Amino acid sequence: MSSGANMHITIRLQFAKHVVSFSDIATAIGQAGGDIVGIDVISSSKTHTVRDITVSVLDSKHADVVVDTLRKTTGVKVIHVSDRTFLMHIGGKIEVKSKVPIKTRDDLARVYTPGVARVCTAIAEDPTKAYSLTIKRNTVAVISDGTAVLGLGDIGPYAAMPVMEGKAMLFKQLAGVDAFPICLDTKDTDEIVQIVKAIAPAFGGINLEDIAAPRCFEIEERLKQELDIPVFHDDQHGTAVVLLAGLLNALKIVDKKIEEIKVVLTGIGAAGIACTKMLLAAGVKNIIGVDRQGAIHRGVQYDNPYWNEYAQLTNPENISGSLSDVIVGADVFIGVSAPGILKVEDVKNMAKDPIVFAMANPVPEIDPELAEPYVRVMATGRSDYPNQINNVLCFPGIFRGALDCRAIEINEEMKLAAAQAIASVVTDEELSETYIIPSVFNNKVAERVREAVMKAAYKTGVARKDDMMFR
Ligand SMILES: NC(=O)c1ccc[n+]([C@@H]2O[C@H](COP(=O)([O-])OP(=O)(O)OC[C@H]3O[C@@H](n4cnc5c(N)ncnc54)[C@H](O)[C@@H]3O)[C@@H](O)[C@H]2O)c1
Ligand SMILES: O=C(O)C[C@H](O)C(=O)O
Ligand SMILES: [Mg+2]
Repeated sequence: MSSGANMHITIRLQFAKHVVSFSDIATAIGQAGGDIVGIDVISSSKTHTVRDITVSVLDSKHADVVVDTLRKTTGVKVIHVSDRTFLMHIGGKIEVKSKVPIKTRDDLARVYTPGVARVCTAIAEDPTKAYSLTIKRNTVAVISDGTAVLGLGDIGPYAAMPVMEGKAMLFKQLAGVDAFPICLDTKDTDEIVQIVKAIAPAFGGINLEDIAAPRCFEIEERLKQELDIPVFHDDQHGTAVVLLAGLLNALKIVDKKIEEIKVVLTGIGAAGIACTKMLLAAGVKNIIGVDRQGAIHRGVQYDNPYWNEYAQLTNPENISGSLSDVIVGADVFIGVSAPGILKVEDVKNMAKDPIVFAMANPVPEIDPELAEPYVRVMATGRSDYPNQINNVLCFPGIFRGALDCRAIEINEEMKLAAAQAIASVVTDEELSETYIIPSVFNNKVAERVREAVMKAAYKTGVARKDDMMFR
């Protein structure tokens, strides 16, 4: 059994009053080892009652035992079961709130017609006023087509929504940015570009999320060219920024130089290609990309044009073979691919003091507990292990900075500045194998990223807002 009761499930059940009493039900739950922590009556008639019973259980297996016991109890019908995670999602996780109350007719006449019309006219005369008189300056659209949702793949726009709502919550909590989740029911590049362009007036930035490669590259490029607000594909650049931050710190621990390391990276998709480019820009010389059919190398014509380009930029010794072949002697493994593809044997074959960043979500490339005995520094994308390398350390602060200086784009310098800012939050005294990257809850992160990003934006001439501090 796992340690401690830490999971609550809510079981909605209907029971026939003349057949079974609530105390029989409570006894059955108790005998199955569950603790009742809450009861809500949903409806009651002369013959039947429907109740939501919240039960504390040890884990999901134990939850099944409790529910099975109830299913077998005569007179009881289990309508549905939800756990705490599901309960947190009921009705969605975010809502829209007004900043000013509408209490009187006078208020109404100002927030709405006729007063609002004067404001509309002012914006019509000078569209830049949208920044001061609408939500634009603090609002980002989180846009997905549902095709690469975490590592779950193409699960569609409805199923993508919980992730996008979660991103919106993080934008707000970590950086005060109002973000709006939008999942599009199309996979057509032209259509996505057209839709995002058409909705852009309301937003100060566009965060593309969980759009599969290679389509995501063209969508982002075209939108960047056509819009005057930052367009940022989080899975590419947010991931690359945080990865670089983590690697800079991990290399300090193993005392290796970035120019001298051998890196093997799996998953040559959105995240993988961006991470590779960022590492090359930061000075990595020897990086080998591996996808389903093995190491990407020259001498093969890939259907994916981005892989042909990738082969030119990477793999200096032009090695071919499987992940197990090319990982031999590598200093660093980076996974942005799929669960469980890195074997313990592969880790054992890496160079001394291996660094393993298994970043696939929700299940990493290797179980950290299996890898731990053989690695020096281990990181995953998950919240429940030390060293969480997740783009959440980047996107709130980078957009905060970009919005605050009204940047027209988020460029390479701004990304590099963000990576250095994240890495700098962990001081040399604090740095250790289990603390290479600050916690998501470290409130210094977003602020430091914001400042660094704004500085870089002013330096590279992409900030539109005049700010004495940065002149
Ligand atoms: N920790 C983070 O911050 C973070 C950020 C972005 C993405 N990710 C994770 O990285 C993964 C990829 O995301 P993406 O947006 O780049 O998706 P993507 O669909 O653009 O790319 C995934 C790539 O992985 C490859 N792949 C799949 N199975 C493989 C296997 N068995 N061996 C080698 N390659 C394989 C695919 O062929 C594809 O090229 C997901 O699991 C995602 O959750 C993590
Ligand atoms: O959503 C996350 O936790 C990180 C990343 O954007 C992913 O797609 O896995
Ligand atoms: Mg993502």
